[in-house]
Amino acid sequence: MTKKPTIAVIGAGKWGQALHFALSQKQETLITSRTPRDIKNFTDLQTALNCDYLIIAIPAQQLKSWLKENFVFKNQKVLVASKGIEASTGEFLNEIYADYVPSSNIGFISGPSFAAEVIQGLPCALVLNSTSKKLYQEFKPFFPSFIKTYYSTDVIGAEVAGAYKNVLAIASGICEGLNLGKNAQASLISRGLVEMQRFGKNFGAKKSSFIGLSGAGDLFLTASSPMSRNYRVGLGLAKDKKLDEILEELGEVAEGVKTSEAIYKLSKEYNIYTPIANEVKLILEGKSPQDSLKDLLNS
Ligand SMILES: NC(=O)c1ccc[n+]([C@@H]2O[C@H](COP(=O)([O-])OP(=O)(O)OC[C@H]3O[C@@H](n4cnc5c(N)ncnc54)[C@H](O)[C@@H]3O)[C@@H](O)[C@H]2O)c1
Ligand SMILES: O=P(O)(O)OC[C@H](O)CO
Repeated sequence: MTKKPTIAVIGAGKWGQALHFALSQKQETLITSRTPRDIKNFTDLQTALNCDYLIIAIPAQQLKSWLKENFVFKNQKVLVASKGIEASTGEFLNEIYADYVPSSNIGFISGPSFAAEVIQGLPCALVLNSTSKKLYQEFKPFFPSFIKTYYSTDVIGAEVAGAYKNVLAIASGICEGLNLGKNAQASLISRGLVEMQRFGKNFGAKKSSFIGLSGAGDLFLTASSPMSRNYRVGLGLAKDKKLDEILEELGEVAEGVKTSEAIYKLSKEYNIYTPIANEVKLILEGKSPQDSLKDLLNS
C-alpha cells in the first residue's frame, strides 16, 4: 500500500492558520509555530519538517534566519506563502530559498487573499507559481473547492507583485487618511500598478502577471480595504501617528514597511523609476505625507 502524503503548514500567524484551515478540508494537515498553539493537529517543528509537503508562512524579514537555523532539505515540496522582499540585502525570497530548496521543489502563492476571509471558507482564487508544473499538479488537489487555483511559471512576477502591492497599500491608506478623494486614490493605484510592472520587468517578470490575480487582483484588494494591515499603516501615518505606535497597535506583520526599503535600495541600484514606493519609504522615515503628495504631483 502506498503511504498517504503528509502535509504541514509552518508559521501559525493569520495566513498560516487560514491556509491550515483551508487544506484541512480535504486531508489531515499539521501546523507548527515557534510557540505552541491550541490548534487542531498542532505539532512540533521536526515533525512538520518531516512531511512530504510544506507550506511556509513566515514573514519575509525573518525568513533568512529561520531557514539558516531550522531548515533541512529532505526532498520536501514547498509552497511559499510570504509576500515581501528581504530589506537588508534586497534579495527576493526565491533567491533566499535557492540555497535550500531546488527550483523543481518550490512554488510561490500569490493573488488576492485576506486570511480573515479564507478562514471563513469564502471563495477565493490563488496562483501557484513554480517552474515545475508537476509541483503545481501535486499541490492542487490539497486545495478545497472554495479556492480556485491557477498555475503560472512567473515566479519573479508573482513575488514582485505580492511584495510591491503591500507598499502601494500603505500609500493608498495614506491617501484615504488624508481625505484626498476617490479620484486621487484610483490614480495612485493605477500608477502604482504601472510602477510595479516597470520594477518587475527589470527582473524578468511577465507583464501578464501584473494584470492578473497576482498583480491587479491583489493590489485592488489590498489598496482599497482597511482589512489590509498595510493599508491600516497608511491610515495611521496620515493621522500623524508614529510608526512604532502604529505597528504596536497592529500586532501583526505589515510587510510593506520593510519592503519599501528593499524597493528603494533595488531601484537605486538598477536605476528604476519608482516614485510612489520611494515616497512611502520617506514617509515611513518621517517625511510629511503632505510634502510627499506635493512631490508626487510635481514629479
Ligand atoms: N494575513 C493575510 O491575509 C496574508 C495573506 C497572504 C499572504 N500573507 C503573507 O504571509 C506572511 C505571514 O503573514 P501573517 O498574516 O501570517 O502574519 P502574522 O503577523 O499574523 O503572523 C506571523 C507569524 O510568523 C511567526 N514568526 C515571526 N517571526 C518568526 C521567526 N523568526 N521564526 C519563526 N516564526 C516567526 C509569528 O510567530 C507568527 O506566527 C507575510 O509575508 C504576509 O504578507 C498574509
Ligand atoms: O493585510 P495585508 O496588507 O498584509 O494583506 C494581506 C494579503 O496579502 C492580501 O492578499
